[in-house]
Amino acid sequence: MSPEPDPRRQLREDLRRRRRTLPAAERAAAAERVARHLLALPCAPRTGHVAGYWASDGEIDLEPWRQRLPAGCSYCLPVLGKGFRLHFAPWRPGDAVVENRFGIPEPDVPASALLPAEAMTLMVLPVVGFGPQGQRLGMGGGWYDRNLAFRRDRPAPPWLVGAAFELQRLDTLRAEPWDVPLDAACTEAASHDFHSRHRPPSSETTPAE
Ligand SMILES: Nc1nc2c(c(=O)[nH]1)N(C=O)[C@@H](CNc1ccc(C(=O)N[C@@H](CCC(=O)O)C(=O)O)cc1)CN2
Ligand SMILES: Nc1ncnc2c1ncn2[C@@H]1O[C@H](COP(=O)(O)OP(=O)(O)OP(=O)(O)O)[C@@H](O)[C@H]1O
Repeated sequence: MSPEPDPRRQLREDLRRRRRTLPAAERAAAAERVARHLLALPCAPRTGHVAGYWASDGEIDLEPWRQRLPAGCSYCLPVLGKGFRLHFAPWRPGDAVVENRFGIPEPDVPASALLPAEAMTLMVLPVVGFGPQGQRLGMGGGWYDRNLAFRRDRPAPPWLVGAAFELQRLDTLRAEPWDVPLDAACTEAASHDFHSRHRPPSSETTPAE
């Protein structure tokens, strides 16, 4: 097969490698700080379905966030469907999981338990990289973009929040026509709010305490 004719391919590989090679202690500390930033978001819900992901490939671990979610929130994980459909299903530790085609565990539930992206109040998305206007570089499958296309002409919910290491923040990133921008991104260093673009760059972020 010929290589992907996409300059984003090299960028994806670089960012994924850098993410994977962070020392364990640094990754754990970052996950804690990202959790704190996620819980402090103005859009953080007290009730309803919230979607996370099962961290793989060096992604930010969302366990510290899941463990501290308000009792009224139901934590959901993505479940791959046919034809690039991305569903979501509630999951708690101990619930059955099955590995998907990418080796990522997902809830092992009947079709009747699957929820659409529209049912989520807030969704935390895995990102490979993110840009200053909320542009998101993902794994390249277009799973999230396809299933969140409705958010291009409809306001939140679901609120779309990226979880990433600060090293994944890019100064520029070309938006593709199908990209669905993030509302915010939380890193170990800051909460980046992409709805405050009118302000000068220095005040676009809430620095860590
Ligand atoms: N943790 C997590 N869950 C997720 C995603 C994600 O990025 N991270 N997804 C985000 O979309 C969806 C699944 N999509 C994915 C797309 C590609 C790969 C991946 O590892 N691709 C390999 C190639 C694998 C192959 O050829 O079969 C790679 O790029 O190296 C993983 C998940 C839903 N669940
Ligand atoms: N709304 C859509 N309808 C049809 N195809 C789409 C849509 N969104 C994305 N795609 C396709 O998905 C492919 C991958 O897109 P892209 O490289 O932006 O993925 P990504 O954002 O990195 O991945 P993901 O959304 O899974 O994290 C593109 O080739 C694009 O054609």
